[in-house]
Amino acid sequence: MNRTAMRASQKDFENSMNQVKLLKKDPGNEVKLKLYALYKQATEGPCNMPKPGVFDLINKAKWDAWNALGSLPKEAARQNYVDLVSSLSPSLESSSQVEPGTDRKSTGFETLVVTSEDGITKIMFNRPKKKNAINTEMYHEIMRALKAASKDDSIITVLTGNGDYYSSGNDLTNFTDIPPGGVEEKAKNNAVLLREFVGCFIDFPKPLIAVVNGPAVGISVTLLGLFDAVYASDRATFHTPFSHLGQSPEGCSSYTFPKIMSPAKATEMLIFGKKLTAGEACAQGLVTEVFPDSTFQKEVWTRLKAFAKLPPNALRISKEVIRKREREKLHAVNAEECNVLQGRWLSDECTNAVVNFLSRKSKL
Ligand SMILES: CCCCC/C=C/CC(=O)SCCNC(=O)CCNC(=O)[C@H](O)C(C)(C)COP(=O)(O)OP(=O)(O)OC[C@H]1O[C@@H](n2cnc3c(N)ncnc32)[C@H](O)[C@@H]1OP(=O)(O)O
Repeated sequence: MNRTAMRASQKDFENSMNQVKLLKKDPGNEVKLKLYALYKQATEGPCNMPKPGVFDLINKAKWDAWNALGSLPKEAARQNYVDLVSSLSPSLESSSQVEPGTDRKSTGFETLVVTSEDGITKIMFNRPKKKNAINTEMYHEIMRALKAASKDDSIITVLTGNGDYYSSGNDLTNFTDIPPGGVEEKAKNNAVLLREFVGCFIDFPKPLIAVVNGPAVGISVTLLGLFDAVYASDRATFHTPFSHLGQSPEGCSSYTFPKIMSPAKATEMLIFGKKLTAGEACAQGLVTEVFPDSTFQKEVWTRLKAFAKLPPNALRISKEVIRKREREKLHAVNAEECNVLQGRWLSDECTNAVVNFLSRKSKL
């Protein structure tokens, strides 16, 4: 049996706990906190302990890590624990507990957990304490993971989030480290990065599925228009508050959303920042199907594993036939959106919104 099946069994979980004890290298405090939090969530469920006092540093850090997992289901926590342990112990991958060749973890990612198994490459956003906000490093790592997934022997590729959020979108601290060329250079660099990032989704050759485990904000929502299927927990919400942030749509949503959900519904989301429930997003065609949170992981992964058994060439070729007419158009839309955003990022409206969030004066 695979040590890290997509739905980890109790036995996988116990094996992973034992492996932690065998780690040759100290994984560091941050990882240890993550392991602690996932262990607690998997065994006891959401944190309902009283918050330790501010000077009780160690217990407060543990409490914060556990609490950050929100209402993540026990089953998902168990899976994430197993994934995390696997990513820490590549030397154990070849141990006798693993069927050779069935289970591969990609190491070398700071902000993601990338696993490949049963014909599925899973790219999991892994900054749960920051609600999986996408910082510069994560943009680069997602591109790297997608490029690797497009060439590996997996059949389908899945993006999902660790913790209670799918992703809170662009990390607003991305706007803070100003290079010597000043804010203009920063805006230009961000526009170049964004264009390349979105381009990877436009060009991705295999079926690309989003498993939206919780709320999604900003770019993590707009990109969904470039996926081939989107499965959502009924806990997920979909929010693109661009006007509130003094920004404008990206991820090709200015083109895909009006097509998917009608121009008026797209306007409500992209211009007026209306937040959709998973049910609403499904009714409007952005989400393929919604599942109760309690059975979400089980039902979705069962379905994905069945998809991954289909003939790979047929899947690729069908995707190509469906998408190829649009590709050139999508690249043009992407370029234009990035250009417009570059100007928006230099506006007072955007600067004020970012400063207000970073100085804790505002939240969505
Ligand atoms: C290369 C550049 C490309 C740019 C592409 C542009 C994309 C556009 C977008 O994506 S727009 C969307 C941007 N996102 C937001 O505006 C979300 C901001 N976050 C919030 O409003 C809230 O954090 C929340 C509603 C998502 C969650 O609120 P909650 O109260 O549940 O949790 P906290 O606020 O305490 O969050 C926990 C910690 O996470 C940090 N954090 C969350 N989201 C972001 C984010 N997007 N950017 C930066 N930091 C974020 C938050 O600050 C907390 O950190 P702390 O524990 O250190 O205080």
